[in-house]
Amino acid sequence: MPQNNKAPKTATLQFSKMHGLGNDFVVIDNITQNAYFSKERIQQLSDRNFGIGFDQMLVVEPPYDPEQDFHYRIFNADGSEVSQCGNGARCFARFVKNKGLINKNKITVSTKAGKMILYLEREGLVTVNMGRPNFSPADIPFKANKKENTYIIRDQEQTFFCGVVSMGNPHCVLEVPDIDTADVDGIGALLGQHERFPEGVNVGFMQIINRKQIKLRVFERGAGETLACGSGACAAAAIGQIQGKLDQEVEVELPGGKLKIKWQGSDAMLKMTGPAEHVYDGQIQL
Ligand SMILES: N[C@H](CCC[C@H](N)C(=O)O)C(=O)O
Repeated sequence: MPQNNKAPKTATLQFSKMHGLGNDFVVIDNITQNAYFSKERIQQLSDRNFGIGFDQMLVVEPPYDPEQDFHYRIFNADGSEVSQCGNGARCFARFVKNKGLINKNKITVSTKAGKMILYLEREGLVTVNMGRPNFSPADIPFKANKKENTYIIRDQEQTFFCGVVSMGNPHCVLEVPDIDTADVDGIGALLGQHERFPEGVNVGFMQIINRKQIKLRVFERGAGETLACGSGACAAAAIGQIQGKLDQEVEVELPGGKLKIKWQGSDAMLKMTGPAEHVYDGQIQL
């Protein structure tokens, strides 16, 4: 994590604990503070017994590009830095407004995945323009001879039928008859490190209720099963749509709550709307 050398080095670090439908975050203002975390330190802090406990750490920085209001970085509980976090984007937007780092309701931000536009709305909701779903295997990355709506992925003795897409991070989604009995930990761990996903993958388990409603559980890369996965909800809605099973507006019910996804297909931008909650402020001894 590059040093933000403008702000003075801090001995204690202020943070906010936040969540999007139970997918929880430590959010750090690295504009007025100046913190550096090693991979090992992030792992310690994410531990729910020996640390603060979180699924991801979000680090807010000054914009890398003058066109944007901010840049923010995303670190999974295992310390890996990643490019996208849908629930995190909503909490980021709430955080910068709550902290007075911005006074607009339309916020532009860049991450490793690229640029996003976030909209703070009524009743505490946030809408995120998540960009275009990218089905190109090379961009995911995913080893495949050609682009398919459904891939066959084989393990030693099991065969899986999956959709694969990038929302700025890689997602593999399989349809299951009953979300409550799906082997999320077993299959999630197996597919999550399958050799066809050279950078790993977030694994979604989708139960289709009807063309406008699904239930979803996600075994996240670098965090395990979370109560919600925003980019995973976007991935499931997009895959369900190209497979001809879902409409353009889908309500995604995750264990932690519901998100609304809208995507008009092909080259259109995909939009996700949901809540972002602040829980408490704390400080870390550096
Ligand atoms: N585990 C994900 C990052 C967090 C995604 C999730 N928390 C979300 O809300 O999109 C990955 O390694 O790509």
